Amino acid sequence: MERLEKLLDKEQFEKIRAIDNPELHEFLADWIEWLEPDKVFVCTDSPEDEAYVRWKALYYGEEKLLETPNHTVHYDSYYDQARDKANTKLLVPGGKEIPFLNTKDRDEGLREIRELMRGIMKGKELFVCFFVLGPRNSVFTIPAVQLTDSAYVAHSEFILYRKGYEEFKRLGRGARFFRFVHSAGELDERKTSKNLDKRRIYIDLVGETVYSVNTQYGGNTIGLKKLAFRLTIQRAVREGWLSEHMFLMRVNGPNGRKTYFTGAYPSMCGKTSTAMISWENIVGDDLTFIMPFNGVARGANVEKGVFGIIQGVNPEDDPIIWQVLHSPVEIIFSNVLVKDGKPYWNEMGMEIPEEGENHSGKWWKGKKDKEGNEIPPSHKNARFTVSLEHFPNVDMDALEAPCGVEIGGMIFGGRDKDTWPPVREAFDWKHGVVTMGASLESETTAATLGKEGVRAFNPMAILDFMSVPLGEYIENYLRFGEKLRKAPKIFAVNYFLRDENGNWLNHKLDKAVWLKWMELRVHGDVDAIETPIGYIPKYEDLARLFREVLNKGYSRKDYEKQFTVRVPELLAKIERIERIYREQVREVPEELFEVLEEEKKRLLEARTKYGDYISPFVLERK
Ligand SMILES: Nc1nc2c(ncn2[C@@H]2O[C@H](COP(=O)(O)OP(=O)(O)OP(=O)(O)O)[C@@H](O)[C@H]2O)c(=O)[nH]1
Ligand SMILES: O=C([O-])CC(=O)C(=O)O
Ligand SMILES: [Mn+2]
Repeated sequence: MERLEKLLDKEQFEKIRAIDNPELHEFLADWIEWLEPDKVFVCTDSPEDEAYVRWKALYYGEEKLLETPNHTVHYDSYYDQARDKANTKLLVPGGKEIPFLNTKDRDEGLREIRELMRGIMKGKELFVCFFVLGPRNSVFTIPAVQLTDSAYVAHSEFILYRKGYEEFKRLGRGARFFRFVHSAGELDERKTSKNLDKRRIYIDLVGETVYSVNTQYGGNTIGLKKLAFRLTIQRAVREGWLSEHMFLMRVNGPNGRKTYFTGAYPSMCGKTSTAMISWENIVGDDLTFIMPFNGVARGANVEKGVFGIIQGVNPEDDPIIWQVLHSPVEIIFSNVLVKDGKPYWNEMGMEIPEEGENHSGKWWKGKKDKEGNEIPPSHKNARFTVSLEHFPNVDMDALEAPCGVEIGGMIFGGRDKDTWPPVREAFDWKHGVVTMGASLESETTAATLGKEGVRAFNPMAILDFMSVPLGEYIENYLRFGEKLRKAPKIFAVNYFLRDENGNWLNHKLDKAVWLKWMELRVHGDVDAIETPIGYIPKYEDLARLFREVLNKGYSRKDYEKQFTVRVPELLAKIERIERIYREQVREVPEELFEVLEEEKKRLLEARTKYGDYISPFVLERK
């Protein structure tokens, strides 16, 4: 406290003194001394402190006002537009190599990051913020403290997370809290991070602390989002619950029935656009905690806001997001095109100006970057940041429920052009965990730096964030199901099937029909067709739902094309997955191989009887 008293002015010091936690005090004193900010501001839960951060984001030029009240725009450096996987490392003692995880020796990593951060906040203001993951005052709650010299990062966190200063006061010495230390580093004239060659995101799993430096992009910097996620996965596996890259939503069944679903799809693969379907209700769009209570799986949103992809948001497909983005509620637009104070983005379904300002600076149509690529109006990974409370379709009770909501179904999906059908149901928990979750593959997207469109192994859509050996993670999943009296049904979806010419086989809104079908299946209200890879919908049920939900026809031909069981592709996939688990992952539960083997056998038998490509109508008659 003596050190802190010297480092802080009286008002800020009093705010810290009100929290009785010596561990926190020491952490703050150490880092404030080390970072050497000119000024420190401590945020309590008061609206004034939040407003101060908002104002500072404008004052320091990290955000600019747009025409609509409460709207601002923020830019990240042209080369800092997505998550940097290569420079995101897990610090583990001895630098133990773990397959599929990017690890580094803990001592070495801590030394490197401390060196990079020494005195890095000279001339800058440091914001000390307190938040919680999960609903406040609940079994899910995890407190966290964020240190950052970016008012944009702090501002984003006020929109995305529940405030935690009072929670820290309440918990006092009992708080088991996460720590995040971030610096955007030196900024250029556009107020974007300059030293990208020294961009580092280091996750200290032992100290439950994450360091992030020389970057501003949200996925690299917002402590409570993907940085905390690595820490919560570790806690969940140790304690026997699930921390997942999943949306959480309510699907409305017949006669007012409410059924909650989670969905795990990799980044940029449809979580937000699914959870936002206007006649259903959103609880969360990215991160979900799931705990077993009395034999029932219950889920809660880790966050309270959306850091969503803006490309493709248009009034027809996403009427609610569109409406919110055009209302005067607090929103940060990032990496979009701005002209005369108005934001524009790719594929917004209307004409876009031919010049303005965007993530590349002054922009005009046809402008090329240093590599000779034409720069689109907005970046593919441009995003909007907004609180869920502003969405007319939010399920507020579920969002704040201290014990979460009962989960009826869990969905897995990814970008797969030729293998999985649009929707199917697992035979049971184990079958779903292994053949749908643990077998997930998806094409890479612009949410991470690097090449797009490459099919990649991505179990549970979580591989980028994995922080424990994969075998342990899957083992925890399998055991989780055994703790439940009534396990959620597991489903797999594929929104991204293409025909021979590369055209999509489904419209963006077809997913609304798959959801209604899954809701009925959770309650046993419709029959299904048994196939070697699980249950698929009957044509008549889908045709009725297409009419009811979308007021659209659905032809037998389309159904047959979409739901044909593609045996060669499915077998090739099992081969790939089995090889990965046998040759690359260590200590895989034996059940995984058994379940894959059984699936392979069913496919081979079916092929003998019906051939390579099996029509759902054939399977229905059998
Ligand atoms: N073809 C096709 N594209 C879709 C569909 N649903 C979503 N997309 C596209 O997927 C992209 C983004 O999906 P989101 O829902 O924002 O992604 P997310 O899973 O929430 O991703 P993160 O926020 O990165 O974790 C957008 O470019 C959408 O246009 C679909 O049904 N069909
Ligand atoms: O974390 C981010 O940068 C945004 C996101 O949801 C993801 O990439 O999955
Ligand atoms: Mn995500």
